[in-house]
Amino acid sequence: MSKKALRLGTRRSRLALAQSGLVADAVSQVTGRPVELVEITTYGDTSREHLAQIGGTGVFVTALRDALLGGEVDFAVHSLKDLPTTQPEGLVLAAVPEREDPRDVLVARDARKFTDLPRGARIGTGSPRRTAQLNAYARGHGLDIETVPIRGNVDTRIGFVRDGELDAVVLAAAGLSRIGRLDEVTDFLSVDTVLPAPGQGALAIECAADNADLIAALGELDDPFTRVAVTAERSLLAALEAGCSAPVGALADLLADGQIVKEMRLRGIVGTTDGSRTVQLSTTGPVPETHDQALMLGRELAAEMLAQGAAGLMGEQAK
Ligand SMILES: NCc1[nH]cc(CCC(=O)O)c1CC(=O)O
Repeated sequence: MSKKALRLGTRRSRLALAQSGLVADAVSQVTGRPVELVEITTYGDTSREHLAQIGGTGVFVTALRDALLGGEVDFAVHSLKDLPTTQPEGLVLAAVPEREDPRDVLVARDARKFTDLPRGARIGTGSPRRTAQLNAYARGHGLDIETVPIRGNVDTRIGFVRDGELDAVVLAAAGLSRIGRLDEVTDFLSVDTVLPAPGQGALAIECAADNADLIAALGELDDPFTRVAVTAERSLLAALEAGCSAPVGALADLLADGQIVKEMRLRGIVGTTDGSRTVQLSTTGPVPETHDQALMLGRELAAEMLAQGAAGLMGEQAK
């Protein structure tokens, strides 16, 4: 391959630039080519409307994908959880690097943990998935909380706690880690309390499907287990026919005996945003060896969740 710079299309948010910077360095390493960042503004960055109102799925990625398809950039880095589950024609996920901590975290005033927030605490999140699970936990454990819809970038969200408008906000550990603000975290929420979004904590490196040399080079950054896990999680999401702003949590993890990986477990949850009803199931089996097996695992769990009324719960979100 030539030594010409590769063009990496990125959003301008601090998180996107941090993620793109990390991947740019790694891509330079494996290709021996410089990587130049090309900033692209997406509708999701400029709109002040609530995410659910501007269509949810994919608002952050469309402009990046248009730039890829138009040949303006060579590859793009996305937060995998923001990607719609259908892969557009002409583009491929060339790599899914090793996932960071998938958990959600709390940034609360007075260094509070979730379970010792004051009565009536106002917790900000723009995510129906987080809202549903926080409220479900609160109902089940006699906590008195109020979830408040917010949006904005990480700095804006943390600002709501700093200026006293909210008692806490919920964010992804991986995002805070990538922008060097993990020290703001006051509580790491167990995945038994809040199951993360499908793909949370993982990045996706996307490029044009006809760029075989680049696909091969980027493939060196792929982590096969992360790829299998997020494939199963996203297959569950797709089979539940839910977009990225839908209240679906999913996480696949390895069950190991010492160093020996035994099985993979896939967990899924959907619920009404008030937390009054949830369907939560898990399945454990051999680690999928192919993409199709990973897809199957997600589909099977989704079918069981649908049989237990999952669709009805999601339907209520549409109102
Ligand atoms: N929805 C925005 C978004 N997309 C990815 C991340 C964090 C990084 C990740 O999950 O990989 C965030 C912020 C957040 O949820 O706190």
